Amino acid sequence: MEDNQPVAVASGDEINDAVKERSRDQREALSGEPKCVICGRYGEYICDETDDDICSLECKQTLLCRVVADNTQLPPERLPGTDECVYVRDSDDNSGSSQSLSNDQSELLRRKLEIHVKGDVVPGPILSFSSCSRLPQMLIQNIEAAGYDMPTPVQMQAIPAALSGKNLLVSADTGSGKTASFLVPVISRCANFRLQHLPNEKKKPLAMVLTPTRELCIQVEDQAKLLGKGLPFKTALVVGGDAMAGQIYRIQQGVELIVGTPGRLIDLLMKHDVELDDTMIFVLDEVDCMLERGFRDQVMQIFRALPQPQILMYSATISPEVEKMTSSMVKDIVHVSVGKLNKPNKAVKQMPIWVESKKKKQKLFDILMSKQHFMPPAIVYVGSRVGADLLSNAITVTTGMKSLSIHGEKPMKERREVMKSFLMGEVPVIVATGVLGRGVDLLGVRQVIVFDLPNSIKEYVHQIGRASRLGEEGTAIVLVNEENKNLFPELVEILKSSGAAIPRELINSRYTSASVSSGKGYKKRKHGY
Ligand SMILES: Nc1ncnc2c1ncn2[C@@H]1O[C@H](COP(=O)(O)OP(=O)(O)OP(=O)(O)O)[C@@H](O)[C@H]1O
Repeated sequence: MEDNQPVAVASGDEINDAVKERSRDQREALSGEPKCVICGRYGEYICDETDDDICSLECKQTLLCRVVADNTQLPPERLPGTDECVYVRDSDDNSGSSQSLSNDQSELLRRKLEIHVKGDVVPGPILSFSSCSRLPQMLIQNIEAAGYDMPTPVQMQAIPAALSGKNLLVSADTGSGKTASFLVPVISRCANFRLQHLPNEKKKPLAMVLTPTRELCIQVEDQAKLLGKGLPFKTALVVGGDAMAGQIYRIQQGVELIVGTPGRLIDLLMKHDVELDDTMIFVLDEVDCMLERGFRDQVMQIFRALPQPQILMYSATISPEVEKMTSSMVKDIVHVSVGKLNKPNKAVKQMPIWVESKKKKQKLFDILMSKQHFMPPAIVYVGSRVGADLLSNAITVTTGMKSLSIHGEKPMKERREVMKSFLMGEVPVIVATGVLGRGVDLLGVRQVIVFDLPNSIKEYVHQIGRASRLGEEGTAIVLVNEENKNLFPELVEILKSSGAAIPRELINSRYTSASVSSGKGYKKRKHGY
């Protein structure tokens, strides 16, 4: 995935490490960045006394004056006391699950929801967030406020298992709620740890989440903030393209969670002294991608800098090789999988269309101009950065519709702006490379058009997964021709198992039949499906 390669960008801001004195010295906040609660500029710092984002010493002063003027009685550490905030069930087991289900009931529930578990002494699934012991009450309130009435199947099993301290390798469909299934235990363990320790102890990071792209990191950090609101739980985003000075300052002020891409994190750890000896949870989101060449060495370097943390690994696609690699990283891994491994989300209707390369653009324009077929907002996946820019321009010129591109070569500010206008509904179609292919929750998107098939079927599974979140129906139109011949056998297999209509050219291709009949892991099947 060329666009997901780690980036180490040094911007001008990083050279200037001095804390900003005045509000006017601070820059404007970019979309998605924290804002100063006083003046609205970039909230580069956190006010220790109030936990608010502030841009400079000047605004900190104003903030503290206001607090005093309001006669607000702030305790030294504005955190609720342990008994106000943490509800611990009477239970002397350490499973994290309420134990309200018997073993038989747990087994029945797992069978019904296709939850598969491999490993020793794994707590049973939970039926509600509140039945899960050890979750701080405030966290349960935040979960409810986010509209999560019930845990999804992956959350039912992964949350109690993670809370019991197990190392996990979790696989579940795209859009099935995997993010909260690691954030809930991370937030719970971090908040409970802080509440049990003296407030004046130095706050070193307690957890770390690594993801392959900046967009995914931003999203994971946003969700972590939402779920951790009101708890002793602060986050730092460590991604390329943003000033490192702000990132390191935030960490030094004391955060519980670091969310980052491996490249920038290594860069930061090499240049600055970040104490990681309290880090007790290490999460690898999109683990199969994180253990591919290009990321693996950096991930391992970071992992080795940590003091034997609990490790939680997630993806919608996990191969036997990845399983093997994870087993060599840590012992005693519990495997949790929901549904069928490595298959696309059933809620996405796949529509493959055979079209020769030189006619692909026209076919795309036809789709985008068809009232029947175009379902905005839609995302078009292409194979290269240049291709993304050219195609988005061509869409605008030919269809008259606003279209923007997003890829790894664009500056972070522009990437944030493109995402914002897309998610706000100002742009009906964006053209993206693999940088938006994994993990990103593009709420509202119900259509994906795969203009260039990616290099592997697992990336395809992730890309079309953007068309459906949490079981809502979506469509994926896939343009395919002889150039994608190396993927034919697996693609046909996937399309067949999803019940999609398969173009005759694809099924009759000698590349499909050759592999099928050579018995390379594929069953011989009838043509003309
Ligand atoms: N229990 C829940 N109830 C309602 N909505 C939920 C629940 N859990 C998660 N969601 C929402 O479901 C959507 C998909 O979740 P998420 O992005 O975590 O999926 P994912 O499994 O990580 O997908 P991907 O593999 O594509 O990264 C998000 O919008 C999230 O806010």
